[in-house]
Amino acid sequence: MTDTPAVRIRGLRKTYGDTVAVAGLDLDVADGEVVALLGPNGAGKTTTIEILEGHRDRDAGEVSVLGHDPARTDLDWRAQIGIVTQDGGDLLELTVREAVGHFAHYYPRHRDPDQAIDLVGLTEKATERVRTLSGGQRRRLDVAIGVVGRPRLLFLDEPTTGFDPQARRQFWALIRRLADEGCTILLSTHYLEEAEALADRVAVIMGGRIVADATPATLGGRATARTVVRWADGRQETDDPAGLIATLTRRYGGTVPGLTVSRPSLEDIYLDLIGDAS
Ligand SMILES: Nc1ncnc2c1ncn2[C@@H]1O[C@H](COP(=O)(O)OP(=O)(O)OP(=O)(O)O)[C@@H](O)[C@H]1O
Repeated sequence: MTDTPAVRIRGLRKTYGDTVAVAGLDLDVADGEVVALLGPNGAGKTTTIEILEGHRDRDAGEVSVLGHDPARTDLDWRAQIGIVTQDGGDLLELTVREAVGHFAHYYPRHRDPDQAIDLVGLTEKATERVRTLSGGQRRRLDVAIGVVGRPRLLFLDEPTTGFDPQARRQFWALIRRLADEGCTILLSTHYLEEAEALADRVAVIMGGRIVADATPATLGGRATARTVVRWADGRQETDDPAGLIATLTRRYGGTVPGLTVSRPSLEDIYLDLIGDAS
């Protein structure tokens, strides 16, 4: 790890005609950190990620990615960046192994393509043509292409859209492994459980700005939110769930019927934030 953030964004702005996609966005991603960008459709996540990747111009603001402005970079910089877009490239007539091998050769420290294919669980499809893959298998191939170069920094735009639940869990294990190897990761997702499972920090974007930025456990005051205790005949919010349960246990002379104890989920907090900000 170094003290210089892997990503530093200040006052980023981008408009498309009359549409303001990014409206003065500030964000840091520390070296080695996993950050999830959450936000409703059209919030500006993809535009922001594309600017960081050097694939889109910005109108204003300062952006530094691995110490360089992505609008003016070279092959050395690009070799340290892994990219998984929402829409994979046009590789339809290649086999899976050829497609991954093709991208591997852009990267000096690349993995064995077969290892990258194995990491995403596509080994059985290695000799099949890309056009024969299902939608979820295409996404897995996109991820294999994103990680084959052993990137220092990986951008993942909605990486698990279309994955079945088992594939999503395998992908999470892969991301944790890459993070353990020191890879910095910025991902966008609409799956709250994905953000909770993977991210050191979540940043919520709305209307092209960050409206909240915290760990999944503390976002929107989650850590201090009151606990809700429900039982067969009642419901109460409390700061002292143990005391309330002890009282109820005495009242019922033993087991409390229908007892549940819950804290707000990340989704509850996210929906509150989005509701408050709109
Ligand atoms: N190439 C483009 N031309 C014109 N408008 C665009 C273009 N790309 C994005 N926009 C607009 O900019 C805004 C932000 O879009 P963006 O794709 O960055 O959002 P997002 O947060 O990634 O959304 P989603 O969750 O749906 O992928 C939207 O209003 C969108 O319609």
